[in-house]
Amino acid sequence: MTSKGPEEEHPSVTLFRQYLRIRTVQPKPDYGAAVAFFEERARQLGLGCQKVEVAPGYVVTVLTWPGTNPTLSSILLNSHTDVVPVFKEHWSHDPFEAFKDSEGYIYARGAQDMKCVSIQYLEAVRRLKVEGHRFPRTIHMTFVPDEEVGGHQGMELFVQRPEFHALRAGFALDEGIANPTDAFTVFYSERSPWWVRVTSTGRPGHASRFMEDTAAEKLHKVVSSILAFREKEWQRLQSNPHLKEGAVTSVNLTKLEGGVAYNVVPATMSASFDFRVAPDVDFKAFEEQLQSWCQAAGEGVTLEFAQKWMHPRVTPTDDSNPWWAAFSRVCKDMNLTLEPEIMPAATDNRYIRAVGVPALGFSPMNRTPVLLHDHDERLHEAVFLRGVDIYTRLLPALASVPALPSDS
Ligand code: MET
Ligand SMILES: [Zn+2]
Ligand SMILES: [Zn+2]
Repeated sequence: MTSKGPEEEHPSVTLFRQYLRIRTVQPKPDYGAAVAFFEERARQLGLGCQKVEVAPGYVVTVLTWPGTNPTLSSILLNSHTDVVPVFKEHWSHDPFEAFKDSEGYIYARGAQDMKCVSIQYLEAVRRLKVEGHRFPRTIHMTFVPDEEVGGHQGMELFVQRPEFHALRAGFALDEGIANPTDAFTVFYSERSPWWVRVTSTGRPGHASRFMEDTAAEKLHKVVSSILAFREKEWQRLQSNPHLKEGAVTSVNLTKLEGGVAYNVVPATMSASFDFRVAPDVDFKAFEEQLQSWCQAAGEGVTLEFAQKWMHPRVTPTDDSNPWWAAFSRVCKDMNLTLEPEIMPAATDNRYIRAVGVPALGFSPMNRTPVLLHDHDERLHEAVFLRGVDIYTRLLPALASVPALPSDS
């Protein structure tokens, strides 16, 4: 569908653009406005609405469409409400205006990650309700804060709450990533984020001298070891066409700190790394490897973790998993090609899977460049609307999966 005058815009697109205008941007998201938006949606759709404050000021909003068989586990449709910051000067349009160009592209922070998905869930439920459907399993939509900074005041706390257990989630959907081809990517596992700060200490002194045992030279050794490992993983990915990005471990050097003056050799310097560890890695051995790189650099080099996820899980993508069977059957019926992959980044699905709920990462955007966290993040309205169609088919199938042993 191409763009028409605003009076002819599809109401689902109008709602999407309204949500995009709410400034839930890190580091100071307007969560109050987002919660009010979802409360209003619940009122309009006649859905149950529960607010769970997992930390002061951090509310998870749960919208519920009850199923006809309360003994069955439920379907959890999760989305985060926060978005990452922007470099406004690099955008063609104000990232919080949800500008739509003459071709139908909607420009906004969150257009792909992941405000599209929140509205697609809501609009699919609205359509199905309006058509008078009921399904055996309850559908819960959770709108959570804090994902973009790690989920520590969001899903990580929510999964530990009695309110989460009371949802009795049997299966969950959360975000995926756009696919530039005709196919749709679906994620069945994730790499584990390890955020590592290496601190090097050494002899301070006058910077005109050939100082020995300096913090900088030891830090340099660690940086070299880690970047050599990065190169090795990159080559492994490049040389094997069967490997996708999420199947190897990545690392980037993201911060360098230390020093006070040009002519003073500092006693301390640090380097920060964002590792994304593949799910098949032996975590203990990998941590020992990191430690040994530090030790090999010399005395006084230590590491600390700012984030260290230790519970990777894999959701099976074969017909032994009835949720996968239902999901993939719908895609097949709709002639959608699926590309199952390991999520290279981290999403709230890691917390959901870790408490035993099978989950897939899926944002139905094909023929769309990957622009999450990028300048000019945008989504075509036709792709967005097709996504609503896809959920309108997926939800009946998932919410009608017959009773499972795990339901009792
Ligand atoms: C590692 S915390 C998660 C934040 C974000 N989703 C990322 O993958 O970087
Ligand atoms: Zn996201
Ligand atoms: Zn993101």
